[in-house]
Amino acid sequence: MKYIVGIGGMTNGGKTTLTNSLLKSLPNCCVIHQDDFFKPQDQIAVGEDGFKQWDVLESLDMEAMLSTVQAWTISPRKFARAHGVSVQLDASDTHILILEGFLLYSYKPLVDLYSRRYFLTVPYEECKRRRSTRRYMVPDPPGLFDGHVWPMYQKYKRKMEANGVEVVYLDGMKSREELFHQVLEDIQNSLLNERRGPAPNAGTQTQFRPQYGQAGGIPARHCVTISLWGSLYI
Ligand SMILES: Nc1ncnc2c1ncn2[C@@H]1O[C@H](COP(=O)(O)OP(=O)(O)O)[C@@H](O)[C@H]1O
Ligand SMILES: O=C(O)c1ccc[n+]([C@@H]2O[C@H](COP(=O)([O-])O)[C@@H](O)[C@H]2O)c1
Ligand SMILES: [Mg+2]
Repeated sequence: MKYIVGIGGMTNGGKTTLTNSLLKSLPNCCVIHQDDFFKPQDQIAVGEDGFKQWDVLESLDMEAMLSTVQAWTISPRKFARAHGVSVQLDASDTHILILEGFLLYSYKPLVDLYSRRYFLTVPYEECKRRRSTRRYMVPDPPGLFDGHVWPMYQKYKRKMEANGVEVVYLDGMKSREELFHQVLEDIQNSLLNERRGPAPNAGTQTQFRPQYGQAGGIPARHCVTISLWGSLYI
C-alpha cells in the first residue's frame, strides 16, 4: 500500500520538526521537502511592494516536485534504491511518503494525491516571533513578514478553504511531543482504516484532478530521506 501524508501549514508552524520526528517512527518512510524546490534567487520576481516574492507558488519549481512524487508513486522501492537506500520490507508492504512544506495544498496536480493532509498553525504573534529567530538561505529583509509572508499565507489559506480542500488542522502551540504522538496515532488509525478498505472520500475531496507532469531528473538540491522499519510495526 502507498500512503502519502502532507505536513503543511504556515511558516514556522513546526512542520519540519514534526516531520523529522515522524520519519524516525514510521516504517518505509520517505520525505520530500518543498523548501528544496525554491527556484534560484535571480528567478524570484520582485513585487510592487519591493519585496522578492518568495511566498508564492511561482517561486517554487512545483513541476520538479511533482515529478519526484511521481517517481516515488511509480515504484517506492526503486525510488529508495535510486537514492542509495535499502528498504526492509515485511509482509504488510506499506510505503509512506511525507510531503512537507508551506504551500502543499495550493498546487492542483498534487492536491488529490494525499491520503491525509495536516495543516499546522500558530497565532500571528508566535509565528512572527519564531520567524524572527530563523536564518534562511536568503535572510528576510526588514518588513518582509508583515509586508509579504503573512499576507501571502492568509491569501493561500483562504483559497485552499474556498476550494474545499480537506485538512486536519494542528495546533502548533502544543508541545513537540504532543504533536508527534497526536499525528503518529492518527496516521496509524488512518492506515488501519485504509487496509480495511478504501476511505469513502479518499482522493475525491476536491474538484481538482491530478495531472502528472513530465517525469524528470531530481535536482541536486532536493533531499530525500528514507527511514527504515523501526521497532514500530503498523
Ligand atoms: N511544538 C513546538 N513548540 C515550540 N516551538 C516549536 C515547536 N515546533 C517547532 N518549534 C520551533 O519553531 C521553529 C520553527 O520550526 P520548524 O519545524 O522549522 O517550522 P516550519 O518548518 O514549519 O517552518 C524552530 O525554532 C523550532 O524549534
Ligand atoms: O530556502 C530558501 O532558499 C528560502 C529563501 C527565501 C525564503 N525562504 C522562506 O522559506 C519559507 C518556507 O519555509 P518554512 O520552513 O518556514 O515553512 C517561506 O516563508 C520563504 O519566505 C526560504
Ligand atoms: Mg521548514
